[in-house]
Formats: sequence, C-alpha cells, structure tokens
Amino acid sequence: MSSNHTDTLLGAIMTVPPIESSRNVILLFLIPILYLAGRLWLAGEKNKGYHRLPLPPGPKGFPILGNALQLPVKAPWLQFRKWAAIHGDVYYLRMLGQHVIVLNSFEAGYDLLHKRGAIYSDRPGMSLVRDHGGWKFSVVTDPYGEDFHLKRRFINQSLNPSATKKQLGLLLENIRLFVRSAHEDPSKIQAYTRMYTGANAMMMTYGHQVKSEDDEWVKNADDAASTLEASGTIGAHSIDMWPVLGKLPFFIWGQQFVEEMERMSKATYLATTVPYNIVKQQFFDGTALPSMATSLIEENLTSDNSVANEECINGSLAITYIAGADTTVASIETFIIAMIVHPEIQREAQGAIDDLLQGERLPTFDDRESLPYVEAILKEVVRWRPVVPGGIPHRSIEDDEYKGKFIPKGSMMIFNTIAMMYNTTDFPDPENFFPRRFLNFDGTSYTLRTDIRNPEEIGFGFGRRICPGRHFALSWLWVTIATFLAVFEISAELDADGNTVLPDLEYDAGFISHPKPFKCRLRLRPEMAAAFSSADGAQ
Ligand code: HEM
Repeated sequence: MSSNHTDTLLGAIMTVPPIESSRNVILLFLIPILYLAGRLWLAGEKNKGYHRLPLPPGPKGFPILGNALQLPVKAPWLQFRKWAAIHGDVYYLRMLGQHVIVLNSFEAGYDLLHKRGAIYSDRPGMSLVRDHGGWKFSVVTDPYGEDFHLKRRFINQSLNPSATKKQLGLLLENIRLFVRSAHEDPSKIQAYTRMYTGANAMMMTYGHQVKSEDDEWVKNADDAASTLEASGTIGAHSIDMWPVLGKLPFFIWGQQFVEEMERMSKATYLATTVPYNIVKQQFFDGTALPSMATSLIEENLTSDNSVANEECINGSLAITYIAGADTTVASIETFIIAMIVHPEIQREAQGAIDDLLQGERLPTFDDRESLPYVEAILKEVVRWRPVVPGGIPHRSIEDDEYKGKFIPKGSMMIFNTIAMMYNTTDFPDPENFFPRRFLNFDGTSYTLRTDIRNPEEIGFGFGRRICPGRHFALSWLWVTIATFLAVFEISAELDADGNTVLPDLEYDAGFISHPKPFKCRLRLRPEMAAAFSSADGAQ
C-alpha cells in the first residue's frame, strides 16, 4: 500500500486485466475449446437436483464471452449496482464460462454467505499470484481448507474482541502521538495517517516500532501489496481460470509481465520471510517485544526448538498488516473529508464531546458508550464511502437453491457492498453524509438507534470469511475520530488567494476505494488546548 494509493491484496482480487495482445491470441484458441468443454459438462450435469430450477435473472450476454465485455474495467461495482435496479437483489452473470452471482442486499449476503457459510466460504482460484508470485502466504487468497482454518485461528487469537482490548493501550498511545504530529504539520495528514495506522499493526504483529514515515518494514509491505496492482490480473488472469497455462513459459505474456512477476516474488519475500526471520531470531535471543509473532512462535515451539506450522505463522503475521493498513487508512481519510465538508456535523459532535469531557482531558476508550454521536459518525464513515465497494468474492463449493433459483457449484459470489450501503430502504438519501440517521434525539441528548441496519455488518464482509481485523480497525477508527474531534477544528485548505479548496468527493476507482490526495487545516480548539498539551500518551 504505497502512498500513491495502489491497491492492497484485497484491492487487486477483482481487478479486470488490461488485455494484452499475446494473451488475446491465446484466448482466441482457448476460449472456444473451454466453452465447448463447459457446455458438455453442463449437459452431463443437467436434470440433476437443483439443475431443474432456473438460474437467477440477469443481463443478457454475448455467446462465449457472456457478460465479460459489459463490465467496465474500473469500478465494476457501479455497473453491478445499476443491474441490481433492473434484475433485483440476486442476479446472475456469466464471464467466459464462469458463473457469477451478484448479491445486492444485506439479506441475500447474510442468508447465503453467513447462514450457509459451510458451502460459500471458498475463494475463486488465484493461481497466478499464489503459485507464481509468492502470495500463497495470504489467507485472503486461500481456498476454504486446512491452511485457511489454521491461519484464521492464528489471526483470531490476536484480533478477537478480548485480544483487541489488550491493544487499546497501544492505540491510545499512538493516537496521542498522531494528533501531536498532525498539529505540527497538517500538510502531512495523509502521510501521518498511514504512519500511525502502520505503527499499530507493526507493533501488534511483530513488536516492531515504527518511528518514521519511511520505515523499511512498512515500505516492504506496501511494495508487496503494490505488485498486485501492477500485475493487474488477480483472480481474472487466464492462469487463474486455467492454472495449467502457468506451466507455459512466462515470456509468452510479454517481457513486462515477466518482470512484474519477478518483482512480485521478491517483494512478497521481503514483506513476509524477512521480518519473520528477524523476530524469530529476536525471540531466541530473548530480545523480542511481546507480539502476535512471539505468541505464535512460543505456542508452536517443538522440543528440538524448531517452529511447527511456520509457513502459516509467517503468512498470518504478514497479512495482518497488509490487509489492515490501506483499508483503515482510507476510512480515516473519509472521516477527515466528511468533517471538512460538513462543519455543522463536526460542531454537533464536538458539543457532545465537550459536554462529557468539559475540556479537562482527551477521550479514552472508557468514553465510548457515552459518546453515541461519535459512534454514529463512525458508522456513517463505514457506510458513506465503503472501503471495499465491490466486496471480495467468495466461491460456492456445492450446488444450491435460493428463493427458487439455482446457484451452481463453483459460482463466484460477489457481495456488492456499495449497493447494500446505498439501499434506500435501509439508508434513505444514501448519498448524504448524515450520522444522525443512526441516532435518536430527545431534545437534549442522543442515543444510538437499534432499529436501523448497522453498516459495520456489511462493510467487513460475511460468514466464515468476515474480516478478522474488524474489532481492531473499529477501535482505531473510533479513537481517531473521537480524539481529532476533541482536539481540532478540521477545515478545508486555502489556496494562495485565500479561497477554500474542498477535497474531491470522487474517489479513486481502485478496488480499495481511496480519496484522492487532499489537504486540510487543523486548528487546535481552545476548549481542549490545556488537555492537549498535558496529554502525552495513554492515561
Ligand atoms: C476499515 C477497515 C477494514 C475494512 C473495511 C475491511 C474489510 C474487509 C473485507 C470486506 C474483507 C472480506 C470479507 C469477506 O470475504 O467476506 C476483509 C478480509 C480480511 N481482513 Fe479486513 N478490513 C479492514 C481492516 C482490517 C484489519 C485492521 C485487519 C487486520 C489487522 C484486516 C484483516 C483482514 C484479513 C486477514 C482478511 C481475510 C479474511 C479471509 O479471507 O478469510 N482487515 N476485510
């Protein structure tokens, strides 16, 4: 996740490839053969069980290619959303012979991916990056199987709700440093957001302290993530669809492809094995700080001092940073932008914070339940600009039926997060950033509504694949929002003539949805000046 907003692993999964000419030639021969093979297979399967049911409705496609050419390369979820208006909450696409089911309502996502998680928790094949680019370490790309279960267990041990509580002191310490840095140089707000978000993850996973914006561990992890974007093909390359093609020499895809794959292998090694080996050495030297790495090494230590399940440990550590950094950074940036654009919301929230803190101290996690307005802003940040607008596809491993329609085994299941977040029944006037949709107001104070859909149940995915970092991410987001609101008046940057420069509300169309670069002004609020200068870390 580099600062120029390249996508992470999550981001690259569904990127549709720029089709190179050499690949076109190969596809020209392959597609008809595979199409015929698919038709034969389908014919053989006909009349078995659910096959008698119709497929869900969907847009009519072209022979062989199906709907592939109807999807834009950038932000395909916007087209998914348009089709939802015509074909309903669950519809069907065919892409080069691949069944694709698009889920556009929370109910459909929950009914299938959560309630029937036993058959909807696989991922589409990602042979290119897994088998040839070193990304096998990442649970995000793992098929539903043994490694997936082990890595999820390793990650959950450090990120479940009670383990996350043990990290709150670290988050509190880092937010105090974050606001101090931001106050000194607001022009670097985006760099600091990335640095302190990375600092949390690196300390929690490896016990590694990030002290500057160009920390090498962070840089290596960001580089690894950016190689996925460069490949432009995760999950959609011909090698992903037909892994046997990976046995052909890579130069047939062009020299640039060869170089990018080499860069990817090198970068994944630097982002995984290198930090792991350093911490392992520190563990045996007795110099390692306690972290997820030291707990896992200790737990898997054998009598001859080797470490069992080492590949899964190494992979679980690396993905915890890589999957968590870019996503959380994007949410914090959305918060700042929303506050620039809506000073009236900012003032309302600050009023609620001031009522509680009386200017005497900065917020702590103990205040969370007493600050429903801050909670409502957090929910609206998650909803208004969902970080992963097109979701991350699951894959079904059995034939199934849903509301009288057939869902074939092997279907790519896309949960269209943006459609769910902009559903006008759940969230009227969805384009509007409006935290009060989550609040009751009795004339003097706010309470959180319990009769409205919670966007946190959508934005982090579904079922057995649900984001394991969500508690950690939400804690960091909450303390960042509460502290920034308490301490700063956030406003737009001024140009040379003194005119305000509003941030662009159109985000980059990458799979991880990021705002474009922006600047802001941060004025220390007089109400909090004393509390700000006396706060120097966790209280
Ligand atoms: C605002 C911040 C975040 C958002 C919006 C987010 C969103 C998501 C989503 C949508 C998924 C896919 C779920 C699915 O397939 O059903 C996911 C998976 C994942 N997330 Fe997050 N995430 C965030 C932060 C984090 C953090 C902080 C961590 C780690 C510390 C993390 C670690 C992961 C991992 C390891 C997976 C892969 C799970 C799997 O494939 O089984 N995420 N996240």
